[in-house]
Amino acid sequence: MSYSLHPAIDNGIKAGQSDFPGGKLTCHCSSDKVEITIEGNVLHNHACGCSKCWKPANALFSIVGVTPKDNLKVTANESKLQIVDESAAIQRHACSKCGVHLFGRIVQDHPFKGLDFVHTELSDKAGWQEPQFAAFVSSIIEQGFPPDKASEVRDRFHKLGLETYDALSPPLMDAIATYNAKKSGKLPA
Ligand SMILES: N[C@@H](CCC(=O)N[C@@H](CS)C(=O)NCC(=O)O)C(=O)O
Ligand SMILES: [Zn+2]
Ligand SMILES: [Zn+2]
Repeated sequence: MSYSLHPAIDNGIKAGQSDFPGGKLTCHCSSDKVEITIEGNVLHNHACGCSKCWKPANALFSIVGVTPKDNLKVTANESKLQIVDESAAIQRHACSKCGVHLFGRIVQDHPFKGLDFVHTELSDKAGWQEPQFAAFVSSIIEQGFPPDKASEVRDRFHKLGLETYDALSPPLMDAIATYNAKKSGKLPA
């Protein structure tokens, strides 16, 4: 294995705890760490190959899950946070010193409005929901990954028990499409 999908899954996936109470996520600064506190477990945790989601150095994929925004509080050093791209659907709040993304928030009209995107590897606790699937796999090619090795990446995920997609998973894509159809009037609201 010459590359890391993500250090949390390269050697297998450990199931989380259904009754996990949540916990704190911190940035990588050695002092004055930005800290957020999440109540309860995350949902829809997944590997994301897109270029916008934060990933640790040398990993091909981000691992990102969601939590209702009311379950997330910034509990230390909030002043270090800055929004990476104000115009993106997901407003990713990064530590301005170390670059780690603490949470991504959807504020605009969007099917996932009200959810925050978080990286549970920033916690020192075990029990967070394990990744459920791999999303945006082909996006790694846009970042320079050799296209002839993409199928090898998909095989690695399949061996770990994760399905791979080039967008989000079918249930999440269906949720987005349903929201859009209700908004446009093609389906009853
Ligand atoms: N191929 C693009 C895909 C970007 C993308 O669409 N990312 C997804 C998954 S995180 C998304 O929903 N992005 C919304 C956003 O970044 O605001 C890339 O790699 O940059
Ligand atoms: Zn930091
Ligand atoms: Zn992403």
